[in-house]
Amino acid sequence: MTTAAQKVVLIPGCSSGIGLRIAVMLARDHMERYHVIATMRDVKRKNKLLEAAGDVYGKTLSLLTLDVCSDESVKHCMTRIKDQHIDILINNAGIGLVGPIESISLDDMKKVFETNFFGVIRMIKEVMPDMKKRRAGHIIVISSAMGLQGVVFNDVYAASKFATEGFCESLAVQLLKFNVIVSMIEPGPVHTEFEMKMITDVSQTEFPGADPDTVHYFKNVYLPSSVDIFEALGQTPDDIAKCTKKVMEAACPGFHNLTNPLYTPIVAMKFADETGDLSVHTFYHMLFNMTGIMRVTLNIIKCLTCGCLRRRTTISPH
Ligand SMILES: NC(=O)C1=CN([C@@H]2O[C@H](COP(=O)(O)OP(=O)(O)OC[C@H]3O[C@@H](n4cnc5c(N)ncnc54)[C@H](OP(=O)(O)O)[C@@H]3O)[C@@H](O)[C@H]2O)C=CC1
Ligand SMILES: CC1=C(/C=C/C(C)=C/C=C/C(C)=C/C=O)C(C)(C)CCC1
Repeated sequence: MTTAAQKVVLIPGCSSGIGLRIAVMLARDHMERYHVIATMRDVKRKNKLLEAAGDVYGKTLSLLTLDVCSDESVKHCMTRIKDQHIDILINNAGIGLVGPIESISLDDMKKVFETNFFGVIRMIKEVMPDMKKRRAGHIIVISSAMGLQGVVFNDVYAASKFATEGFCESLAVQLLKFNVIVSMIEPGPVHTEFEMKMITDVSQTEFPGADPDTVHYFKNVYLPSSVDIFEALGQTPDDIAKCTKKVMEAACPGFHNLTNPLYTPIVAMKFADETGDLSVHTFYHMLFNMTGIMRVTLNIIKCLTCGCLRRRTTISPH
């Protein structure tokens, strides 16, 4: 049951990770301000969500099937929602793709765009007309820091997030006229199944078509650095859920919302030098010339955030 005062929030991709944690955090809001329609493409995967939601399932949380890659699935889901009324859409469903492009088929690349880019557009097209009519609504996209700054060997994933950023940046202007707000959430690395899927996928392929040097740089240089970066800077899905809730509840929600202050300098380089050379060359040096130093630096950052360095350097009284 939804009360008139409650905001209806629709979230695709709630079987795991960030979507699951956002759904649970909003549905468990102390003031019961939200009715969350958590969706997933395969409801057989609902157990983790329902376990985390506990007694709010059936009250402030409902579950529906939705595949962002299917017109039919999205339309069918909307018919199950009262008056097709959505106050807040949180576009979360997404998939990753890493590796040398020589080894990735165009079909696999298109699948990433189908989900991360056209999936977002399909959802927006579905809810936007009603929001415009009502002169109210908030469209949130779980984008990525990679939607602002590309990362080596993540070419296609970054491109899909850049495309989404460009689409939303353009649309945000028109929608503002209708009092509909658009906000991008831009996390760096987050510990979810996304990370595990990436590691499993790359361990199962032989990288056909890529030359030995490229395979070496990917497997022995990029992958270990990426694991280090996840370990040192990785946020939890709850961190992203908190940030998203804060954006939803802000009086004037911003358009860009980077979630990780430790990752922000990596994106900021791009704005510090409009030629783009600073980021390209810095990343090149970080990856190919400074792997050792980067590991030390990341460990220091990790120790600073966990507090052990601070504890080690505290002078205890006598
Ligand atoms: N983890 C990270 O480091 C970061 C992730 N992000 C973004 O966050 C979002 C969530 O990812 P995250 O929680 O990390 O990863 P997960 O893999 O844990 O979650 C992704 C969710 O998207 C769902 N999904 C995939 N394809 C579709 C589809 N066609 N229709 C509906 N749902 C679908 C998955 O469902 P199923 O179980 O059926 O596969 C799953 O529920 C993504 O958009 C991702 O790009 C952004 C920055 C960093
Ligand atoms: C290796 C490497 C990097 C890797 C960054 C990674 C691995 C970021 C992952 C972000 C994710 C997973 C976003 C999801 O949307 C840097 C820091 C650019 C510096 C150059 C070397």
